[in-house]
Amino acid sequence: MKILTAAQIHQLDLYTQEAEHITSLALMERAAEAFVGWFTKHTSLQKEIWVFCGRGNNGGDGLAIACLLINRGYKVKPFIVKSGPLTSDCAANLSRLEKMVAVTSIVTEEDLVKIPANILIIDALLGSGLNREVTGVYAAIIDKINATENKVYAVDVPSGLYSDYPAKHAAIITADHTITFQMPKLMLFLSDHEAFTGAWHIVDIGLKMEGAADIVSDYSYTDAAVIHKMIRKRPVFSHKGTFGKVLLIAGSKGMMGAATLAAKSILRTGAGLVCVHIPGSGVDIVQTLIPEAILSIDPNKEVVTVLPDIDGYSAIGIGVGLGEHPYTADVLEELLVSSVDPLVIDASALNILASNPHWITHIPPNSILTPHPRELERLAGMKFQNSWERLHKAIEMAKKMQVIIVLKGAYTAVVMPTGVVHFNSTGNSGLATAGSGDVLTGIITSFLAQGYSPADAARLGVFAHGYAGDAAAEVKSKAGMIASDITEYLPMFFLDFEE
Ligand SMILES: NC(=O)C1=CN([C@@H]2O[C@H](COP(=O)(O)OP(=O)(O)OC[C@H]3O[C@@H](n4cnc5c(N)ncnc54)[C@H](O)[C@@H]3O)[C@@H](O)[C@H]2O)[C@@H](O)CC1
Ligand SMILES: Nc1ncnc2c1ncn2[C@@H]1O[C@H](COP(=O)(O)OP(=O)(O)O)[C@@H](O)[C@H]1O
Ligand SMILES: [K+]
Repeated sequence: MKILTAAQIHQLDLYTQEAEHITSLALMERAAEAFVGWFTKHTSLQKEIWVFCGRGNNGGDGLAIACLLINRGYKVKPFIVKSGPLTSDCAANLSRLEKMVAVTSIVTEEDLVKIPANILIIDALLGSGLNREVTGVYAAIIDKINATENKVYAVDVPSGLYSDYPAKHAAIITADHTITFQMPKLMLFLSDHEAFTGAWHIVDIGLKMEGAADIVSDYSYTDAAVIHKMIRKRPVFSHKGTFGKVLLIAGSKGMMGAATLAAKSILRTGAGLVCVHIPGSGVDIVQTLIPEAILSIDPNKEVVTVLPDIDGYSAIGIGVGLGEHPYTADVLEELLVSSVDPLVIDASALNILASNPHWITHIPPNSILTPHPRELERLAGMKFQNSWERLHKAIEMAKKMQVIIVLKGAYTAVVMPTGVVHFNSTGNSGLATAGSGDVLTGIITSFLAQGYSPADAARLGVFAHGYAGDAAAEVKSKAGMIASDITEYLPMFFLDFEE
């Protein structure tokens, strides 16, 4: 799904109105119904609901929401900011609501009343139309709402937060939930914004998505529909050669677990065969834990010192648990220089690269690098002030290096050499556990070996990793799940997505 800017969504709005011969007021009603559908499923009738509405269409949504909630028996107290004129749809919904209940006007800060405890708050002050710093009466209301302990539900976006770029001012609603219309907005993917958005949820308001076909966006959201289209059938007349042969160069004394996690994940995601090149002391561990893997044994017991023969493999992954011994660094350099096909490069291999930036030119084009934020900082040779700067540095690096950067974290960003970014839709905080990244490296390398393009292998891999993590969390809990659980639950992904 494309991620559109506020202006592009407005364009899609107009397209929908024209295509369906409906008014903007009718579309507003649909948005209100979608919000209320979510809201009534997740809250109780018991508490009074205070709805704060601005002068624009976000406020119009709020007023329409208030009408719908009253009709469903909720106790609702609506407020409208009247520091200037209202948009026509906002005004239309205000006169409708005023026939049902008293609506308190807020013209200046003096009109603000004390907000009690133990109510629910719906924030419909400002939406995607935000175009300047929030000050005056809007800022005063936002501060007052934020100062209470009440649960806050933001309509479309938390008021004061720009949809498409980071806010610089202070007056922003800190919502517990953001119920966003039709598609996620770019700002929902930035970790610094979690304090404002809380948990976010997409509700369908029936915009006609074919109207977005010609709209260009550098950002997209990898959801289940995208994956269904991407995943390929396993042919009936197949053999293990059909599904690729992976070489994994991994492990060092004390970190053999990383090699086993990645190797097992390679097999659990459908690759035909995996050969793991490990230091000598890891043989018993890896062979016992994964009898299905073939071993290539390094002459050194503790670290990898020799590059095995790389001919005949469909994909090569390097880095998990490797350590950064100078001999191991030499192996990475030799691999980079001698490889033509894209590699998967993770963990220690990324840190070795960060210490030897002149090797970057040897990385085969379209290789997949999977840094977590700290590894990206090392690679970039700088500290990032915020998640916006981090994302944009990843974009700059992916373009310059002509590689795919998988910037890991919640909503992992898969950044293409073109600069296009695909945010992932699966996963949960239970994935923040030791070894989880090793599992991801295995999965991506496996898909690459099976003939998926590097771009698809990276997106599929990240999605499947998160999907397995979600399945694991349902049984083991977020806190209780460990990296090997992610591997064990990988088949759930194929059960749901394989043809
Ligand atoms: N798909 C869509 O686009 C739909 C949008 N709808 C709603 O419409 C909203 C967008 O509505 P609008 O474009 O009217 O904009 P808003 O309601 O977000 O803002 C209203 C007005 O506030 C003014 N404003 C901007 N920044 C301000 C600031 N810092 N302080 C004070 N005033 C400020 C602007 O001039 C704008 O006209 C969406 O967020 C959504 O809630 C829904 O009604 C229906 C469908
Ligand atoms: N809060 C989170 N929500 C969703 N996924 C997360 C979260 N935190 C981490 N992850 C995922 O877990 C994995 C962690 O990888 P990494 O940091 O390399 O771990 P390790 O080095 O321990 O293997 C990544 O795929 C990342 O996207
Ligand atoms: K809002």
